[in-house]
Amino acid sequence: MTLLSLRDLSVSLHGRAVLRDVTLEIGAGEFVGLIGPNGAGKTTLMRAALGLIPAIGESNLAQLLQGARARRAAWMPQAREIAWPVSVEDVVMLGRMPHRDRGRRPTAQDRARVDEAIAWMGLEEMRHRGATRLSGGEQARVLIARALAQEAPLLMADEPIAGLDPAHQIMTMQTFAGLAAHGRSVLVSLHDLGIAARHCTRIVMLDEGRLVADGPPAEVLTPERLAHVFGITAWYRQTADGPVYQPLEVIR
Ligand SMILES: Nc1ncnc2c1ncn2[C@@H]1O[C@H](COP(=O)(O)OP(=O)(O)OP(=O)(O)O)[C@@H](O)[C@H]1O
Repeated sequence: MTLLSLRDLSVSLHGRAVLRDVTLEIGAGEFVGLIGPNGAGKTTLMRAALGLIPAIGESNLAQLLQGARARRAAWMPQAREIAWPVSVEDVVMLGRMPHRDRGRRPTAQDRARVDEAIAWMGLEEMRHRGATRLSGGEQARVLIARALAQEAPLLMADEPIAGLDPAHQIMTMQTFAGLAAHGRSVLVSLHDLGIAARHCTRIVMLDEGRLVADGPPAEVLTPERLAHVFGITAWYRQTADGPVYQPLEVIR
């Protein structure tokens, strides 16, 4: 089943083409890492796919009404400061809004999904704390939990592991991989090529608004592309513990 379908999606901002003719399909069970240098168009691609900014071309999600779209796709934007002085648990419960009737109390299922998301993100001990009083990384984990509680078939997250400590980066990527293994799909932008190679089933690479590579990590992250698109060299080995990538030098 196709969960995200983009056809010739293009975006111009202030007269500049920042996304150019991107065609992309993501099916059930895929964990897709969206990579590219700063300014390559990753955020723009995801926002345009969701219909949050005007675009030319087609996106299956952009065509949906807001409520239907929220049941199809959960979205975690890059900005992760929580401004509402409510508890962690209440922020995560916001993820259940697309499933709840207005003004009705949360159901047992709503509570179960919130508990599950809180456990996935290791937030049990802080679930009753004020969300504004958490560290930046803790707030990011709360917002990931909110997106997980939404229980949408597709999860899209913009740099969800930026600012998380190594254990929580791994935990988050493993949670996303687990969702994909159970038939949901995940699209995340990220800058850590090693983590992308290790956890994602597929990598989509953008450069200057264009999709320049799409496939399994080892096929996309070639020395030529890393040099041409990112301007770096990297060390790569397939090990008994899985693929290991380590960026090494900037090519001048
Ligand atoms: N509101 C805007 N007006 C004009 N140009 C913009 C605007 N927002 C983004 N851009 C430009 O669009 C291009 C793509 O930006 P985008 O945020 O999609 O990149 P990105 O790949 O997510 O980058 P990063 O890795 O730095 O988050 C950049 O060149 C950026 O400067």
